[in-house]
Amino acid sequence: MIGIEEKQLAILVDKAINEMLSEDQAKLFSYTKKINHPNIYSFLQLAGDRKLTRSFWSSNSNDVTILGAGQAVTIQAEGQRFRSIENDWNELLKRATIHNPFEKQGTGIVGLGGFAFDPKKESTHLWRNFPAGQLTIPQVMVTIVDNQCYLTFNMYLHTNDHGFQLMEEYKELESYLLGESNFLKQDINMIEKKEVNPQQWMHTVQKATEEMKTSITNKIVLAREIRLRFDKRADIPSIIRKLLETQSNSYIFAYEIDGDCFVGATPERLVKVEGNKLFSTCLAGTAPRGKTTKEDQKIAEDLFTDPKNRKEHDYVVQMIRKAVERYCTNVDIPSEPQVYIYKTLQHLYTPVTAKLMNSNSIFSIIEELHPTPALGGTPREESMSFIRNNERLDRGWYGAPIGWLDSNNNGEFAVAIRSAMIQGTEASLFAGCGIVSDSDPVSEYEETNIKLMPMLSVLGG
Ligand SMILES: C=C(O[C@H]1C=CC=C(C(=O)O)[C@@H]1O)C(=O)O
Ligand SMILES: [Mg+2]
Repeated sequence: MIGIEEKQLAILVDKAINEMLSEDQAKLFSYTKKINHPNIYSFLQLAGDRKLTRSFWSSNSNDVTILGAGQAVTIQAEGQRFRSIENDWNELLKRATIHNPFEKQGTGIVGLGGFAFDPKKESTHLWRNFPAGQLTIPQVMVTIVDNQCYLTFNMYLHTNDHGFQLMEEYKELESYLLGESNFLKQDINMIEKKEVNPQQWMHTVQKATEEMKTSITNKIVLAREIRLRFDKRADIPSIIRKLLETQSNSYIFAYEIDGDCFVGATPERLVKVEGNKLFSTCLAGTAPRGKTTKEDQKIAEDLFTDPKNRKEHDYVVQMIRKAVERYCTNVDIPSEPQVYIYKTLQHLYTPVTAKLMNSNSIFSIIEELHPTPALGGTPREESMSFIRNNERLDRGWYGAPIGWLDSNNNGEFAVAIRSAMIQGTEASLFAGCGIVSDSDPVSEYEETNIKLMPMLSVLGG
């Protein structure tokens, strides 16, 4: 049985259906209300039990958390992935009916998704379910923003739908997802860990340094993979919980397609847009943590003054500045980086703020920024071509933009590093390093090891 509120909503749904012009012009109906905080892990677990596709996002400062269950609509792209998704997104919004009195970022119609690092690179079996770009508008979405909790449901309406019937189905789903589950954090045991060709990877690092001595290429980011096997299926809500508990100052994300889940805890923001305010981050240059505060400080000082790490970092700053200046005014970038301390490592970090010029979408910025020299290299074309031809890895969505946007010009995309593709009882973890002409293959290999730690530690490693 549905209540008064749902009856009124059913009338609004019917009204939206009656406004539709033709049968092949389905449209989105979206409704947002305030709710009490649900147990986010139960929500994800219950969604998984019903085989509803799950998506999860939590920003590095915890200011926005978004949980998605099911797919009201999924937009997919190959080839020109940013443009293609942007066009479909805009088309969808043009025809949508949105009831969202709150106008809080991340509420109402929100697309969550990501992109492939390099669609020109041939895709392998590992990433078979992940297209060059995908955005999901969940059926049911919970947003926690400014300590308030909102629930949005999205329906994709067709001319032969009936408001009351849809509302009854929806009501059942809502009660189910917000109901009690016996969520218990599950641990898994790793029974196999295999590094994919580490010797060969170091050899490729060496080759990249030689390439830089004889070409215009200054920096090339090279990544590698490790494969894990567990004693049972990895439980996604438990992994998310462990990442939230252990990886502060990181974006925690999970995105599921056909049972495969790409999950991670990345420190790196690509771009955040809040109305006309734009934020980006230059993050490159890495050192380990010390065992004591004093040791931490010494390592941080060395990182700050180390020419090799500063060079790695400066290429990123130069490129992001150029990209942001094309689309923004009031670009503010400090002249020197800071050292930012994370749980297992330290990075050189430079924040970027700017004012977005009118009519520039988050997609244009993403397209301009991706890949920054923190993941590709410099110059872009030359380094990408080196990676495509020499890196023995299908990066898939690793190293690429992942995040969300809403219908009110808000959105945030992080760079999907410190991440893993989880497939049942198996996982692939990825980590890369910015290689410059004076890089040492063994030190870079060790750097990838500390970058793998956050994901390894929550996966029983
Ligand atoms: C490519 C990765 O990190 C990038 C981001 C920060 C620091 C980096 C570095 O110092 O090499 C990398 O450019 C990764 O973690 O897989
Ligand atoms: Mg580095």
